[in-house]
Amino acid sequence: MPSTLLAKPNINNLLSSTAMALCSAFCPRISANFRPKPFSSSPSKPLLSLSFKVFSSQATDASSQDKFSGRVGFLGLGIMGSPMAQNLIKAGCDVIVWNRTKSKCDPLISLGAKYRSSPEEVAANCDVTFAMLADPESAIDVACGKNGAVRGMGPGKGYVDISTVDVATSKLINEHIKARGALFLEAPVSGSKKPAEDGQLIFLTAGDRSLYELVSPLLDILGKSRFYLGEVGNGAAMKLVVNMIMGSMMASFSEGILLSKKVGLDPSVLVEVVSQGAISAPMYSLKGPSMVKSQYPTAFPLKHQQKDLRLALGLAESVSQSTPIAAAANELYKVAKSYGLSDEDFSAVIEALKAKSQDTA
Ligand SMILES: NC(=O)C1=CN([C@@H]2O[C@H](COP(=O)(O)OP(=O)(O)OC[C@H]3O[C@@H](n4cnc5c(N)ncnc54)[C@H](OP(=O)(O)O)[C@@H]3O)[C@@H](O)[C@H]2O)C=CC1
Ligand SMILES: O=CCCC(=O)O
Repeated sequence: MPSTLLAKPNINNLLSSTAMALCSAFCPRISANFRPKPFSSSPSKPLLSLSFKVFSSQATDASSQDKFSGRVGFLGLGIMGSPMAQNLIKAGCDVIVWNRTKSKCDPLISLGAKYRSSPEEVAANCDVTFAMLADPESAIDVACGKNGAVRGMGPGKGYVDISTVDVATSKLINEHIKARGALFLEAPVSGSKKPAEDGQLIFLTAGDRSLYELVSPLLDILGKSRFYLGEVGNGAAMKLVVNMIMGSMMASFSEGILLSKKVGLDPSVLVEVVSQGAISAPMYSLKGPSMVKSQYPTAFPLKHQQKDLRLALGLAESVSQSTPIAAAANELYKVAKSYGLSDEDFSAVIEALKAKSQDTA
């Protein structure tokens, strides 16, 4: 059943009557209690820029108004997991954390989180446990391995996997969680380090609807919107399709920057031109200026983008869908990894093209 979009109030923001009137005019499905974020204008920016929390909802979904009162576990405190766990703590949740590298737990413990020494112990002591892990292998290991979260699960508990994994991995973890009588939700996110810090992620959820409704207040602390996509696997598939597009876009943008420079144009001007036209994308405006300066501060590690392209190509293969652009992009990210750029931001893929140009010069 297709989702309907309903906006829910963002209580941190003041209602602007002007914005409200505009929204009523242009977004008739926005509910009456919608509160847009304050907007600002500057000569170089559009006059009206609205940002608000939008939730994919069905008739039964009223739970985001409720508070989640249980104890929350958080496994995996990398670039994304740390700010997400931090936002839950700051919102007043009772949080227990675990990370393979224990030192990453320390800042969260200082903020009030408790620590347990294994995923099993976290799950055993929490009502709901979130996991934000690097890849399918780590997601499976942390959930199903020795001292894994599954061993601490049982009836009345829920496991929410936010990691970007493939459909088979998500289904496997779901089966193990279900075998313990617990509930499972996959909930990969769109949005990177800054949206994670700002509680502006987009959740792509699928699995147990009752767990989705139970954790909606938590998802609303962490994100600006959430989609419930039905059966387990649909969230993973949606995430991989989105990241497949993103990886190809970044590779193409990189080619454009280098070509503009080679023909004597100023690549910074190219970035500005792109930002004003139909192919404008926040990603280009955000990353373009640093890419022109050959700087790649890591928000989304290149190794994870290549992982997502690899998994997306597997998804395409499973349904015999042709994806030649993504396949070419994947090769470029593999070259970038071979140059030692795995932990740089994925925009460093441009360096692989620079090297290729030198090879052929
Ligand atoms: N960064 C981004 O912009 C986004 C990332 N994602 C996805 O979210 C997930 C996490 O990304 P991100 O936070 O950037 O990644 P990081 O590489 O920063 O963090 C990865 C996390 O996984 C843990 N981990 C890795 N391998 C293992 C293992 N074998 N056993 C146990 N734990 C392990 C790491 O632990 P340790 O600290 O010990 O290394 C760390 O907590 C990935 O699936 C990524 O694709 C999704 C949206 C945006
Ligand atoms: O998986 C990473 C996604 C990054 C983003 O959506 O900006």
